[in-house]
Amino acid sequence: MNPVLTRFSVMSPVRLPIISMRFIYLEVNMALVRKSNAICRRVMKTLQPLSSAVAPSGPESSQAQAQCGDRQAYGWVSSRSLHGFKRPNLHVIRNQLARFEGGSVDLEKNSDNGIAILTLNNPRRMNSMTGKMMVDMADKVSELEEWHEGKALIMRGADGNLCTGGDLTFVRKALHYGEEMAAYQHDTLTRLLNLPLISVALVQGHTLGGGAELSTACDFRVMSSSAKIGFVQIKMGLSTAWGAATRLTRLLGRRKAIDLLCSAKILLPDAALREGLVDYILPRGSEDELEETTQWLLRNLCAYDTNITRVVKSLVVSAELSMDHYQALDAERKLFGQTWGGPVQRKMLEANVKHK
Ligand SMILES: C[C@@H](C(=O)O)C(=O)SCCNC(=O)CCNC(=O)[C@H](O)C(C)(C)COP(=O)(O)OP(=O)(O)OC[C@H]1O[C@@H](n2cnc3c(N)ncnc32)[C@H](O)[C@@H]1OP(=O)(O)O
Repeated sequence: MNPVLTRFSVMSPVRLPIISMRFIYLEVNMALVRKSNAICRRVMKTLQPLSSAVAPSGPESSQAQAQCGDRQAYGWVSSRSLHGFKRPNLHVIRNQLARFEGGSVDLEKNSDNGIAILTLNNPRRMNSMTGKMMVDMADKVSELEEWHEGKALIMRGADGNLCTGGDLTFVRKALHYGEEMAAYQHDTLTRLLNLPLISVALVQGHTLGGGAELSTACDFRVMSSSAKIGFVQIKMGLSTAWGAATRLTRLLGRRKAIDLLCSAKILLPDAALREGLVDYILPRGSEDELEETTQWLLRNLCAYDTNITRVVKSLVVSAELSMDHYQALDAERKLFGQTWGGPVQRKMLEANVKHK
């Protein structure tokens, strides 16, 4: 049983209306972080047989290490020595990734409208991600986890492209470090997806490979009428590095996920909308697509009370993570019980709102 829910269930009904909404969503978020860590651990466990297949132990292991002289040249901790991998040490991986300089990931939080903008900034290389950018992104997600006034997040790339995946200069130097990079990105992107903020990826220009993967770590995708999106990894001899197979299957179901991942097709906006991969196409000729996306968010998803919006988002995450219909309904009922009769509902009842 979720400790948050146990705690709520023993409270006297008389005290419930005076519990602050902030307390509720903080508690829910903490429980979700614990849960997402548990999920990451499960993912790592699944990876293990694959790791041991490529990581010989015993006499072969020293031979394998010797073949990897270039690892030492880059000062890497040997990938294979991390292959115990039950609990990847994200701190060690972080230090290794940070050595691959280039670009940045920047965050602006607007407390007036409650919307934060996360910008991938490596425009000379179409915002493809270096190791340093991965570390930056993890830090910005941590900052957002502490931003209690926020309602929503837009992820975008600088200068008209969202992202074209891994920065190939970085990729070429990090070929021995795939599982570690994936573990790091899985942690960051799971935390991003589970933020109590409604998240939107602004799909512009080329959104390819890992860039398309990043877009699936948001709740919604808004697409520029001139953009292209495609999971081209299979063409590069890769499966998805940053968790998109898992997220895409949840998002679109098995058939469409297999189709997009195995065909490597690059979709134009109409096709992406038809497939259900994107949610809205920006009007052709928009002068400021970021502003259009902000307005779309404010109009459609951010019109109501910040705390309740955050609680609702957390509930949806909890429902998805628990994957147990009854447990999800239990959480929904108990948290609903806290909003019912609370200050916001009372205010709205007094205002006698008509939903015309
Ligand atoms: C992590 C992994 C995964 O998810 O599993 C992946 O992401 S695998 C997927 C990795 N991504 C890719 O393979 C994308 C490779 N790039 C491309 O296909 C192409 O660049 C397009 C994105 C279609 C754009 O072609 P277009 O002809 O319009 O422009 P361009 O090729 O001149 O690109 C402009 C500049 O951006 C650079 N550039 C673009 N994408 C890059 C990338 N991922 N890494 C490093 N540099 C990149 C180009 O080299 C070029 O730099 P210069 O002007 O200096 O030459």
